[in-house]
Amino acid sequence: MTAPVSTDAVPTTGQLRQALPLVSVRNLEVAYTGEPVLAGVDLDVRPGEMVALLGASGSGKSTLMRSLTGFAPITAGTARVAGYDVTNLRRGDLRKLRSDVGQVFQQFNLIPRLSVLTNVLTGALHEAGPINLTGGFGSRHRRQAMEYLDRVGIAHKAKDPARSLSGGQQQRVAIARALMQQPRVIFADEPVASLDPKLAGSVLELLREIAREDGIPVLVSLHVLPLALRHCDRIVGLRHGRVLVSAPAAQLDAQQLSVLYDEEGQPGDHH
Ligand SMILES: Nc1ncnc2c1ncn2[C@@H]1O[C@H](COP(=O)(O)OP(=O)(O)OP(=O)(O)O)[C@@H](O)[C@H]1O
Repeated sequence: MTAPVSTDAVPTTGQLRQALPLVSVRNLEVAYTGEPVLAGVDLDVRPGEMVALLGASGSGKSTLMRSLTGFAPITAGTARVAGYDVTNLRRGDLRKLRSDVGQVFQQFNLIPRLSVLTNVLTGALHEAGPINLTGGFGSRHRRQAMEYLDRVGIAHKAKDPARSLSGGQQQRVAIARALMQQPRVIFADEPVASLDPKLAGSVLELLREIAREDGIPVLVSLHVLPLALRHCDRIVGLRHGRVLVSAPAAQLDAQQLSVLYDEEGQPGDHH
């Protein structure tokens, strides 16, 4: 993790384009059984950027993210994530790949009865090995966890049980836990679907700040078009398992993205 940098150092579009992608997917096909649910998918996510995955329910957003961490079967194409060839992992590399990918989920996936601090510390479990959650972390890890809690704005809640926090606060804890992994990439699957619009915007801004300031690229699946347009650098739109749109958010509007939802009848999800 690098120290926060001033806004002067925010990468320009040109620099972003040149940076080597940390997620690079070509002609990806994924099939659980029989018919592929993803086909011909290309995707790049570069350091410093936040990329939105959009698409109607069932278009394959979760499957794409899951396949990139070895949780859904890739049947053709190539995928490199954080330096690993996901389609050809060497023995032991699956665990390493997963520890290099920070994951954020819709339901936060915290341990409700444990303190906020302990939940963040679980992000370092891959380093520490099997340990006692209540007493097994050293002062270095605790200090680091407090720094991340401060970063996400809830250090004052460190001792409270996770279940006592609001949804927005719990998602911040989950982001601090992901940072604790020292991830090279963050995948966030519908991270704001359980939050009201104002909190959703602030959580997305936090993820974008992490992408820009820490250089950890974020791939985020979203249902709400204006949130994707407002908070993400690029948009990749899936329809029936294929990429239909791939462009900088600044070049798109909600009208152009409506093709992703045609015939699928989800008007409520556009707003
Ligand atoms: N474990 C599984 N086994 C078989 N089929 C699956 C499995 N998981 C998902 N699918 C199918 O894959 C397709 C894509 O589903 P996926 O959950 O990736 O879509 P999504 O875009 O993330 O949807 P949502 O927005 O509702 O979360 C769907 O047809 C779904 O039924």
